[in-house]
Amino acid sequence: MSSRLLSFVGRTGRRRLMSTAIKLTTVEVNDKTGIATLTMCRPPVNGQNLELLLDIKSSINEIKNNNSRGLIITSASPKVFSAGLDILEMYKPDQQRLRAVWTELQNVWCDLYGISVPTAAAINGHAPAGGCLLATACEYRVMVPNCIIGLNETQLGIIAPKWLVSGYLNILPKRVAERALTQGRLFTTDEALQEGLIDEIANSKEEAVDKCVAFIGTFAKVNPVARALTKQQFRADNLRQFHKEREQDVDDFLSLVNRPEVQKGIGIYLEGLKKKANKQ
Ligand SMILES: CCCCCCCCCC/C=C\CC(=O)SCCNC(=O)CCNC(=O)[C@H](O)C(C)(C)COP(=O)(O)OP(=O)(O)OC[C@H]1O[C@@H](n2cnc3c(N)ncnc32)[C@H](O)[C@@H]1OP(=O)(O)O
Repeated sequence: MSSRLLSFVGRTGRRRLMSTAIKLTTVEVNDKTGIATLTMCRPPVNGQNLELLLDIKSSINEIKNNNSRGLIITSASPKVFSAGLDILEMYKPDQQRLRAVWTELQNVWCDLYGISVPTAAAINGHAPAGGCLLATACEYRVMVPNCIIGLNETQLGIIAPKWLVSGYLNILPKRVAERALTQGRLFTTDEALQEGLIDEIANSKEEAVDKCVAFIGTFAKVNPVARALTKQQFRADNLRQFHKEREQDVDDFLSLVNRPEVQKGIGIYLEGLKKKANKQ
């Protein structure tokens, strides 16, 4: 939950500031299907800052505890599923907050990757880097046309840690994953379908959600405990390895981000994003 200062003019004519709690995710459970939809709502691009990550984590936990039959993750933004980590969190960072951001990204990944109910991503827009991470943590992906998805870290001069790559490796053949990662390739929707990074294309967000519901429906007659244990068997090695390395991974992330040349690179990258946005 993030708090925002609202400004309003009170009865005395003085401007007052009021702090309100704003949730950056919503969870809606469909009464008929029992499936929960987790929607990220941090305009304009669902940049994963600390507050969004905390809200995603708490929404996943809410879904874990409310007996939902499945989880669909999607975005309230019309063009972007998630642009990945909020780069502003990494630029001239406050060290404690930066540590918390990376820890919460880890938490979100392992909670989503490890949840026992069926999961699907309705990718209703672009999904680079941390956006792709969320989608690949799920069991099924449906994406709208003319968007991009992938782990582009090497294009930014950085490497994605093993746990971040493991979702990719669950889905793509090793050869394709290695080439895509070393190139920092962003796949178009059509390319992603061709390579198997996504499972289906849908013409709208609504259709994408419907297709995710249909996927989750395929488990209706499967014993949920047997299903969950089978999923766990497939994912346990990656999670075990992640838990062994997670503290070291935070230290590595911090020391990488704090390097002067990386800070310089992030500054240039941010400038480029802003220039591109201003041209549009
Ligand atoms: C960068 C170096 C990091 C070094 C750290 C080491 C980390 C190691 C492990 C890495 C793990 C995870 C990495 C990440 O997730 S890093 C984030 C990578 N994300 C991207 O590169 C995506 C960048 N964004 C885009 O390509 C496009 O925005 C888009 C998603 C394709 C959408 O395009 P659009 O045309 O619809 O929107 P656009 O006009 O570009 O953007 C609108 C405004 O949003 C701002 N913005 C976009 N992305 C981010 C972001 N990730 N963080 C913060 N802000 C972002 C953009 O600047 C515009 O802002 P404004 O309107 O000008 O104020």
